[in-house]
Amino acid sequence: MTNSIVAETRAPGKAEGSGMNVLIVVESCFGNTASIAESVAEGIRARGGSVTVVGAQAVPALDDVDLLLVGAPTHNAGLSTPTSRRQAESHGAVRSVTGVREWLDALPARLNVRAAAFDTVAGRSIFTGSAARRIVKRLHGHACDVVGRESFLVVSRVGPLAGNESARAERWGSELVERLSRFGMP
Ligand SMILES: Cc1cc2nc3c(=O)[nH]c(=O)nc-3n(C[C@H](O)[C@H](O)[C@H](O)COP(=O)(O)O)c2cc1C
Repeated sequence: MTNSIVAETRAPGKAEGSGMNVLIVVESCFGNTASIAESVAEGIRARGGSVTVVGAQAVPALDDVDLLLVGAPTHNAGLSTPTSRRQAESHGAVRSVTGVREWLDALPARLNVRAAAFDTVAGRSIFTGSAARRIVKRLHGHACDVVGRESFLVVSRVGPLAGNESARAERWGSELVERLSRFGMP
């Protein structure tokens, strides 16, 4: 991922009047979590939301954000660290000196925004842990209203994503917007 905005799309006509402005911040060493972010974005656009996807090195404005999504790969049962990112690099990952851990560190104390978290995991046991669980905890610490958390499976450390995970991510994005729209949000 780079510092730049990865993708920005405003849905033409805003179907069903969602009008929701969604920011997705994502960290990805091998590209799998970034791919999930794009699928989630597709699902949100399909429900009329506008989505911006940025890498975790970016410092985007959060003023007009109705829903903040934060996603990261699970490293050592939680969020990546400089050490785990170097380990990933030794397995062929792109070099990244910073990630979601540092992005969350830099947030203002009180964010007061609606938010959700996602991650990628290489397994589904009590030992694999979840970066998203850590993200949720951190977002609660910033007074966010956390409305969802989801994990997506990769078949090995470097990927690819398992079976239907891209489609499931798209559905998750759609469902988040649908659920919030039903409650009259934003
Ligand atoms: C240093 C390191 C530690 C990892 N630890 C875990 C872990 O504790 N649990 C897990 O499910 N996956 C673990 N993985 C696998 C990652 O979940 C996998 O690399 C990631 O989901 C791929 O996403 P990405 O392509 O976005 O980096 C680890 C990977 C690395 C490189």
